Amino acid sequence: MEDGNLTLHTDKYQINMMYAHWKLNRHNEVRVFDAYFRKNPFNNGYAVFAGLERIVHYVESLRFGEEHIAYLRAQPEGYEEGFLDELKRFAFTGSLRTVPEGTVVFPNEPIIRVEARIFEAQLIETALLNFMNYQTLIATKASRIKRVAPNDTLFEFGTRRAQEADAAIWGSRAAYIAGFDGTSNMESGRKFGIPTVGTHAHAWVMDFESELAAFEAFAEVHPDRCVLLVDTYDTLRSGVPNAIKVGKALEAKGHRLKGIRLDSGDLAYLSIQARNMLDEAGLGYVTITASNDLDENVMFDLKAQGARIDAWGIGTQLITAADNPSLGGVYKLVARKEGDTYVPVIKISGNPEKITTPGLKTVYRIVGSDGKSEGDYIAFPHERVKEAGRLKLFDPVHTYLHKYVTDYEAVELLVPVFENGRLVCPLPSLDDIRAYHRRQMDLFWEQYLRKLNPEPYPVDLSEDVWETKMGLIAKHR
Ligand SMILES: Nc1ncnc2c1ncn2[C@@H]1O[C@H](COP(=O)(O)OP(=O)(O)OP(=O)(O)O)[C@@H](O)[C@H]1O
Ligand SMILES: O=P(O)(O)OC[C@H]1O[C@H](OP(=O)(O)OP(=O)(O)O)[C@H](O)[C@@H]1O
Ligand SMILES: O=C(O)c1cccnc1
Repeated sequence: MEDGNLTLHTDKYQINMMYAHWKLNRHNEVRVFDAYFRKNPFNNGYAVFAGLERIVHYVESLRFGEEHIAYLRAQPEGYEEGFLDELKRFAFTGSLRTVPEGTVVFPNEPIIRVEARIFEAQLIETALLNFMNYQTLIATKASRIKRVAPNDTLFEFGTRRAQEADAAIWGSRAAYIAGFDGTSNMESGRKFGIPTVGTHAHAWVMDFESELAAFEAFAEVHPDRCVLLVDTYDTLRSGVPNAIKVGKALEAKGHRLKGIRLDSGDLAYLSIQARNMLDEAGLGYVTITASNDLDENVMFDLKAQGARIDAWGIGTQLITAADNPSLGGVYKLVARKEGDTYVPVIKISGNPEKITTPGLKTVYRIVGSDGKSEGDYIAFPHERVKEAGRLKLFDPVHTYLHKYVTDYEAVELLVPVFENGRLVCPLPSLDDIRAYHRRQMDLFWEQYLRKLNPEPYPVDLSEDVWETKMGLIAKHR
């Protein structure tokens, strides 16, 4: 469960390339790789970057120990002892820039840039994508959910359905970044300081002679934090009336029933009826939580039906990203360092979307004087984007589509995390990440954020980057 040593959490082809680079004595040559995704998940208009904290712990703990070396020695490839000795000395000595966790990101812009010895850059590809792809996916799903219920309370309930323990724990963290309020997973709570919440299961009710006896017993033990699950037998005929009895009894003793939970049936109808019954009994403060295979689409529909739900417990659909279970983030070589210069390289494809964007680049968010983002702008570091005063933003495919921006702030998105192997940016607290994410969302017009058919947000190339790309396409064709 602890991060442990994940040095061999990589694909074998990375080790085989490392070996070949070592054999050819090119393993110390420096390369630049970009990590990015090509398509937003869930047909959403954006994604929410998450995964950096785990990436940092991973990079810091990279070491080939005795067991790893013994395992590699036993491989049929017959790796030479010199190579294994090189691995024994291995540590990450490269540089890594990333967008901060919680940043709203878009297809085809570098989210992580690695500059390192090819030996190191190649090893870390697999784990880095593994962490980035999963956590970004879940943060994005959570963000979609948050947007349909911005003022409600959102609980992550997915652990039992998650793809194993790490997914549950890091997934609940990703959901919290995107605006969830709590998790049922106690290890996530302990590890990250996320508020934890819990009601009770049907088993509690089934274990007593009657529903009322079960509610009374639970309320006795948890008089101020009690949320009663009311659907075990008959929600409106038995569950809610029994909860009301217990609520009144708690009131008489100076306590307050916190809430009820609905977990089956027509959640719109039942929540409206339950609300009326609670209100009529003078229990207007008792909240209604709903659960049962919820996602942003069902929630949107329930709201359209006038459902009276204050809090939502969301499990399977969120933690497994059930309607789009992977983010296709990739890691592509963009430059070779030769002396002091970076030589751009390209991967050509029949599919224009798969042609890589060459060179060591950075990304700016171009924010207008109204505080809203005009687009993202990929440029070489030597270009004076912040000071230019006037920028031409043009669509890299349909180049006649362009506009000029003059009154803008260019916010560089890629910030140094590791420099020459040293962690140079302290990791922010989870609550700071969450607050930063909220501010990020405010940068965008609704048209880019809407759940259905969002407008594509402009991610543009500087003229220099665009010309470099065109030049390399021409050269290789
Ligand atoms: N009013 C509603 N409009 C749209 N969807 C709803 C409404 N009420 C509930 N749902 C959703 O419909 C689905 C109902 O699933 P299902 O039929 O499996 O549940 P159920 O029979 O009510 O309960 P159980 O969990 O006991 O099987 C769930 O995803 C639930 O969130
Ligand atoms: O539905 P999810 O979004 O995954 O949320 C978590 C679910 O887990 C619990 O029950 P569980 O599914 O274990 O049993 P149940 O379906 O019989 O209620 C809880 O009552 C929710 O329904
Ligand atoms: O606390 C709850 O109600 C809960 C937690 C996890 C899964 N289902 C329900």
